[in-house]
Amino acid sequence: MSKIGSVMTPVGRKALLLGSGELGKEVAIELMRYGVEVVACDRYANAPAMQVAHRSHVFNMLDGAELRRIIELERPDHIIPEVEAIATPTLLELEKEGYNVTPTARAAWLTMNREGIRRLAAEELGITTSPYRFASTREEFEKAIEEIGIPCVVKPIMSSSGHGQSTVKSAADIDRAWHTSQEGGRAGAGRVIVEGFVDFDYEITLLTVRSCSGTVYCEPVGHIQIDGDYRYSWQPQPMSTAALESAQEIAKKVTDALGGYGIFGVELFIKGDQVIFSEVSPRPHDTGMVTMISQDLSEFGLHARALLGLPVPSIRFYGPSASRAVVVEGDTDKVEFDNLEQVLAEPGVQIRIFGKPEVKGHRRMGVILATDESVDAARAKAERAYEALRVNVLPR
Ligand SMILES: Nc1ncnc2c1ncn2[C@@H]1O[C@H](COP(=O)(O)OP(=O)(O)OP(=O)(O)O)[C@@H](O)[C@H]1O
Ligand SMILES: NCC(=O)N[C@@H]1O[C@H](COP(=O)([O-])[O-])[C@@H](O)[C@H]1O
Ligand SMILES: [Mg+2]
Repeated sequence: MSKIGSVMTPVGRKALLLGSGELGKEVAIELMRYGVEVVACDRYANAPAMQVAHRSHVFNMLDGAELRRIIELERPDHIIPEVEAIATPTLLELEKEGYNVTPTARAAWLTMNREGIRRLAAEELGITTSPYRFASTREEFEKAIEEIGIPCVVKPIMSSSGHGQSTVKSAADIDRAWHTSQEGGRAGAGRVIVEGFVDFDYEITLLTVRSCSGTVYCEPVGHIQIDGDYRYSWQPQPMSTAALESAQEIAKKVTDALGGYGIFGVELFIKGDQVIFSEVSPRPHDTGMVTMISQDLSEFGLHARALLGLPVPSIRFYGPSASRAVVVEGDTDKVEFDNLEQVLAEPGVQIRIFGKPEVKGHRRMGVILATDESVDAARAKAERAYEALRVNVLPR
């Protein structure tokens, strides 16, 4: 896999993105830098990656028959899952038939469902996680809470970005947590995981790249989540040597078990020198958007290079950096990002506007990036830029 032919010819390479959000948009741009043909797919039209791709398809990616039809129509050299909500059993079949799924179909299948990745990490690989139980009915749910104890965190087994997630802090929260989990999951009502609440000092994403040159790690990304959704991230998160070594060891074990080439976002909780595995994305991670300003190759550039079968011998880190998610609330198809003159007034600040067509409720629509002499200074600078931003939500 170490040659790339002319784009849109029989010798060229074609990549098909399953999911076309902000993360896929950057992957598409990076792939195009190698002269790769990019086909973007998602459940809605004009998704961010579609706006920079050669072609796009709008369909329900959870529908296995539709997924197969599009893949057989396009016959891509690389199938690149960008979200979890995909008919991953179909990817397993297609991989057997000779298609190439990034990083592997099994990785996409196992991480689509919290039960798959949790049982692999905790029960097969013996990695420390929060205590957990799974429950499919209200009765099982109450039993699970009794066994795990309060406080605990409840999540649909199929969800991301905090959808359907809540923390049970007292018995009074149990009923609401069940209903939230049944309404917020991506595949509708169903099975949940009940996890013991981890009282961590801080949490990180350890971006881990598997390529033909082996495994390399980015500097650890620290982050803060609100309602299970990321708002702030920075790099490098200061860590003890013992905690960093343990984090890399866990990341190596998990990513080796998933296999294939690409970037992985290994989510870890840190308490003192102890590292607790939470989950892993076999794809770029939202908290890793900070690498667009902090590294020579961002997490998207690394993903593209690794999945194309090219070497990633090392990663050059430029210095302390931070990101601040721009989450917009309202019901609109017209958002103005205003006062950009002030947002970008200081040196070392960038903004990415994703180009999502609408907001219903709340939605991450952009990100502010900043670099400075220290992590604290970079975070403060990103926050100043964010405070300067005016978001005008216009009526439909
Ligand atoms: N067991 C736990 N104890 C304490 N905090 C937790 C626990 N599980 C999750 N959290 C908090 O909620 C956040 C989101 O959890 P998780 O990553 O499992 O959800 P998600 O929906 O998969 O989010 P994403 O798709 O953004 O990764 C975590 O980053 C952490 O801040
Ligand atoms: N935590 C996962 C994550 O951040 N995924 C990113 O968000 C998009 C969906 O956004 P939307 O919900 O606004 O359509 C996904 O397509 C991906 O880029
Ligand atoms: Mg997560």
